[in-house]
Amino acid sequence: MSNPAAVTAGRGSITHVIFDMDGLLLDTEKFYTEVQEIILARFNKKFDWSLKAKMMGRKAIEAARIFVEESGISDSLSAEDFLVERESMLQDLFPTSELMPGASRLIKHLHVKNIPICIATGTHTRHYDLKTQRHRELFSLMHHVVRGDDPEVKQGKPAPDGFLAAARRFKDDPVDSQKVLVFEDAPSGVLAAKNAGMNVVMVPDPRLDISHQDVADQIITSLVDFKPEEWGLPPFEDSN
Ligand SMILES: O=P(O)(O)OC[C@H](O)CO
Ligand SMILES: [Mg+2]
Repeated sequence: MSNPAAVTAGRGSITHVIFDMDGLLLDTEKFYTEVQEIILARFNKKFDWSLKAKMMGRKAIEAARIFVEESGISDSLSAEDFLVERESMLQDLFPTSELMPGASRLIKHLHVKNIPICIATGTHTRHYDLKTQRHRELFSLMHHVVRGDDPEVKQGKPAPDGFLAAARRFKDDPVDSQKVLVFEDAPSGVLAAKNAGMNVVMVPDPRLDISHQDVADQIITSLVDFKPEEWGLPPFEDSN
């Protein structure tokens, strides 16, 4: 599914690509879900996808505040204590992070074709290092990485800070936002990309409510389905 008018605005003119990381390149959103289900079960509550949709993509403390407030446990558990409680579980899970389908193929393809690529993620440096430790070679193909604890990222997604900082750091600065294509899985990330004036392809988890698909310029079910030539990027030369 796609928004034809918006797709046309960026089609044919993409020069730079910015990737989100969690849930888009790496299958790490499931770890946050698992840990948050465990914590809420302690309060006899269930973690659902409407709350998940509000948290995903955001900086840790911003997501934590949403979690304790929206689930009604803020009198018993502060956002800060929630982050401490989930940390040991996440530290065990993150090093096992696996790539999402199609991520490796797309990154390598754009790299070989000399399309400048980078990452803008809400995750902070320590977690980034844990999540990517099995994928260093692939992630080294990124021109740069902007993380949630970057000094230029004053506000997390849906604010545009991370994407604007990412665009500024390509060496052929200034980059025209309208020629940037962002890949995102999270509603907050899609909004952040649009707030930065960029084109955005959303690859949503199928459990996200369909209402979150209204903002993106294009929706695909997997990176495997992305067709670079629709955006003026070099086509894949294999037949997959
Ligand atoms: O989706 P990302 O890469 O911006 O990461 C954000 C959080 O770490 C997880 O939702
Ligand atoms: Mg994400």
